[in-house]
Amino acid sequence: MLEITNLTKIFSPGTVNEKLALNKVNLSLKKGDFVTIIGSNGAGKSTLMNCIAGVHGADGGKILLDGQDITRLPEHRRAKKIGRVFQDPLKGTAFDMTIEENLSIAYNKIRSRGFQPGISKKDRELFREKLRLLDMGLEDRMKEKARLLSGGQRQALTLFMAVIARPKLLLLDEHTAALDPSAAKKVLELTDLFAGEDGMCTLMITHNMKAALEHGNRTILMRDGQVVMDITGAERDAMTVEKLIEKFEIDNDRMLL
Ligand SMILES: Nc1ncnc2c1ncn2[C@@H]1O[C@H](COP(=O)(O)OP(=O)(O)OP(=O)(O)O)[C@@H](O)[C@H]1O
Repeated sequence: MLEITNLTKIFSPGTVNEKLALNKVNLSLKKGDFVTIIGSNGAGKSTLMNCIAGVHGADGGKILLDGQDITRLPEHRRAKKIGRVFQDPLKGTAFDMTIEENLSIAYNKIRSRGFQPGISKKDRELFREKLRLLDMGLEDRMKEKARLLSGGQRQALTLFMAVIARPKLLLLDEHTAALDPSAAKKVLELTDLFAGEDGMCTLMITHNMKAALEHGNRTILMRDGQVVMDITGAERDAMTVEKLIEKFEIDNDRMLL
């Protein structure tokens, strides 16, 4: 589903600030894979996501998504196939639009007709039915502005908006890091619920190593722009945070959160 080969990204090439952020990264995801990504600050995790999403152009290598070479596609042309949720709950939803308007914009991404003014009764019913899954009472608040929602509710809505258009790939960049523990737990539960739907692949960056081992089916560790660990199955089941710290000499306090 996602095939990354020798992906390389160099920031500020030829200057004193030159930084090799991705050093020939190889990563292959099967349909339905849910991969958690850990690594210390500056390891290249966000750069990897930004290169996949098209925020940054690659300086080398290739990215294939769902059989299509997207390496040189502009960001907006990848958006149909890629859903994203960032750390900041304020980033994913339009502040002054209602919950249903936000959902409508996200949903219209998959329609060839593009943005439709107004929301049909059928769509509204679908949104209500789906919002019920979030178990936050949002199905009864669809005409309220998104700005009235708590951080956790907004992030749940953002996650929902990212998957409603049925992307092939979902990119989560520390999407629970800014939430209080109970909201983070809820959003992670929803992530588990949505990940793998219709064979969608999920990549989730987290600094919480415990969460990295508990969610998804595979964990990778990045260091200096490379994937230095890639575990799944029994090997991952047997892995603990303590073993990870010992084996990879992880000394970054932020990763122990
Ligand atoms: N737009 C940019 N311009 C220049 N350098 C950048 C840019 N974005 C990232 N870098 C550098 O590339 C390296 C990788 O950064 P990246 O943000 O991918 O790390 P990360 O693993 O996501 O770290 P963190 O956990 O701190 O978010 C870092 O040295 C960073 O300073």
